[in-house]
Amino acid sequence: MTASTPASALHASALDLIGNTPLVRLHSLSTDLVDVYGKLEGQNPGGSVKDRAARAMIEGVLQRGELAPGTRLIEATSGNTGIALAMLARLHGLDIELVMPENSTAERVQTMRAYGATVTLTPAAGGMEAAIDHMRAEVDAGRAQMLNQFGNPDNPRAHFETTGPEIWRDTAGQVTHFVSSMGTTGTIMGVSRYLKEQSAAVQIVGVQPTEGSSIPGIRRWPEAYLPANYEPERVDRVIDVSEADARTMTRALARDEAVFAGMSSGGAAHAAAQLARELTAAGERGLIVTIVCDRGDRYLSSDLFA
Ligand SMILES: Cc1ncc(COP(=O)(O)O)c(C=O)c1O
Repeated sequence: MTASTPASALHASALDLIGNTPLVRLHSLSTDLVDVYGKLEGQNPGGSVKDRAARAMIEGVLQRGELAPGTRLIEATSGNTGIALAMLARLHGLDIELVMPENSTAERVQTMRAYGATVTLTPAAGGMEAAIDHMRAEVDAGRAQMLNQFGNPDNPRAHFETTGPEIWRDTAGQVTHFVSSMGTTGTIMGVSRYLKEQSAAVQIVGVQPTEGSSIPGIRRWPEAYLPANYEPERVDRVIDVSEADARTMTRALARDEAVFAGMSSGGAAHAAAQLARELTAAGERGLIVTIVCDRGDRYLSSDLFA
């Protein structure tokens, strides 16, 4: 290898590193007829798919002039969104407060603080509700403004403008199925809208935990709590995945594919493998793209890889 530096290797800021994540073939999930590719969102600078939504939401309020002077951003989140918002807010010179229960994992709290965010910890006994109550009180007092990733149209827009086009481009329009686990549903809504505009035949598959299962980052939403961004007609099929199956696949991805990811990615990959087997049994060809949302090191303090 030579040491010369192509011009495209120089980036103006970490903002430019968001997106254009690689697609990697998952051999153990693919068959003679069906290729399964993982889109490695953990390669984003903040370590997850949430960099895309956070960038779009922050740039959205700035471009529309919606951030009142003297207010800071606030969000109640213990997950990837908080980390992405912490990174993006400071890159844009904004103050942000992230609110979460005091029993949130140390690596998450410390990552957000490392990026320069103010982290407020609410009593563990109050759960996420106490964090949301604190956020609402700050917003009601006019001290802070929330981004509301569940209803903010900038979240799915980020995926309509970047994730979807990248998948279409990188598969040269050959993608037949898109599989994504569903949290805020921003990823699946935006990608579905883009891919269906290119070809109505592309099938969009959502993944949710089975009843009673817990998979960090995604939810089995009761009807009354469905995210405002969710439009059911954009999803052709929903596959339920148990916590045990998601766990087993997450470990297999690391061992067999060198794809070190979180449990929601394992859940989506489990569903993608099921789909690949079904298509193969029916004698159909396919190219499945499944989202690998984040990296496994975000879960080292849990028992996921113990
Ligand atoms: C680990 C993880 N997996 C999956 C998702 C789902 O992505 P989306 O919110 O776009 O549905 C999230 C989002 O919060 C996440 O943090």
